[in-house]
Amino acid sequence: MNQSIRAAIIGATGYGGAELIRLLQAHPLVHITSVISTSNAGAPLAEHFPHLQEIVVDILDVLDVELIAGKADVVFLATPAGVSAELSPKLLAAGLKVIDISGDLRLKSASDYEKWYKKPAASEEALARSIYGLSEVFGDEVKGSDLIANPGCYPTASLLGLIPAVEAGWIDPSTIIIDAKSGVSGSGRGLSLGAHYSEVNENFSAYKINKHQHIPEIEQALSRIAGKPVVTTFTTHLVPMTRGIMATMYATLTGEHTAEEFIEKYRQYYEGRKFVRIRPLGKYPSTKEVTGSNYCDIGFAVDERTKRVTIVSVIDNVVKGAAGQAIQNLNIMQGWDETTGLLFAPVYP
Ligand SMILES: NC(=O)C1=CN([C@@H]2O[C@H](COP(=O)(O)OP(=O)(O)OC[C@H]3O[C@@H](n4cnc5c(N)ncnc54)[C@H](OP(=O)(O)O)[C@@H]3O)[C@@H](O)[C@H]2O)C=CC1
Ligand SMILES: CC(=O)N[C@@H](CCC(=O)OP(=O)(O)O)C(=O)O
Repeated sequence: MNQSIRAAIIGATGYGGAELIRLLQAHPLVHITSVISTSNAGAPLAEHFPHLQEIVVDILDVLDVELIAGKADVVFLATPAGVSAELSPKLLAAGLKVIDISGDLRLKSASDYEKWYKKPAASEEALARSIYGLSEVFGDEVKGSDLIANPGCYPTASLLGLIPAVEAGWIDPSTIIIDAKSGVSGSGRGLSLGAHYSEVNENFSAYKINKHQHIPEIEQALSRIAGKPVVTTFTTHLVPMTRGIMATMYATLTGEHTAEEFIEKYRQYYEGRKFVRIRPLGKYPSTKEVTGSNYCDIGFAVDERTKRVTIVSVIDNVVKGAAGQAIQNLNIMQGWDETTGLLFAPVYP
């Protein structure tokens, strides 16, 4: 059924919100009816984002659940941690479908959320109801759901690169190390010392070592696939670029698998899923090769000396890591082709 629907975006003055607007305005089955701001309601969106001038409904709406329910069928939340935990139950009660790109509804354990996010968790009911929307892996659960916890940017790149090998039992999950790097847009539009030009430019730094909020999210999904608890070493780095994530991952092989076999296994696993592209032998993706797109590109190397596989996975953090995957999940929820409105090539150079 290809009936079009109306969408509202909360957090429209942030990077995730702006990217949702950019992508949804070109979606053939979605009509943006409300762009919402808590701090600038009544002002033109173009005051914040001149690049969106004359592209969508321009005046920012107040955040009012009844108002949204009167205008929209689905709501995207591109808001900081803590907002969706409070707001999602109210939006659902008003009959709206909810797609949350924050981390509020991803962890099934409320105590894990409180430990890693240092905020009160969403209700047990909301946590139980939300579906973890890693589209290519849990798409069957997304279908027909009305509450999606869109995966984090780092977990999307990492999990798409690891899950087929873990599911096949080809790597020992207890040996996984994820070395991840992100562009600065991953930290949002708000000003902070760490995102300051002179702090980031010509610099490369590690942050939140062993404390990153995406660690329990990655472990939750890997444990589910492995059928036993999995813990990982996960280190994030800030790179002087605007968009992009690269996760370089290492794990010990359980048997004698070659890089060619990994390539074949992953091609089979992602068969028919257009947004995961597996590179040929000896070729490794770079972030620019997915910039502005919903693709996740993955390459493999096997070291016969160390008996370890290296998996390189790249995404655009704002697209496949946020707005793009959120729209892919909307497509799946609605029973539309998952690529609807998203099948455009990366921007290069
Ligand atoms: N940037 C990225 O690459 C990714 C981000 N995410 C997650 O998506 C969410 C949004 O990220 P991003 O767009 O980068 O962040 P930004 O800081 O760029 O934007 C967040 C927006 O949320 C709005 N907001 C702030 N407080 C509230 C509130 N109490 N109620 C409603 N809205 C509020 C603000 O708009 P206003 O003041 O106008 O209301 C602001 O523009 C975050 O949870 C982030 O962790 C997930 C994956 C990737
Ligand atoms: C570069 C950078 O700072 N990135 C952010 C990604 C934040 C994010 O996406 O947070 P949630 O998924 O938890 O909502 C970080 O590392 O915290």
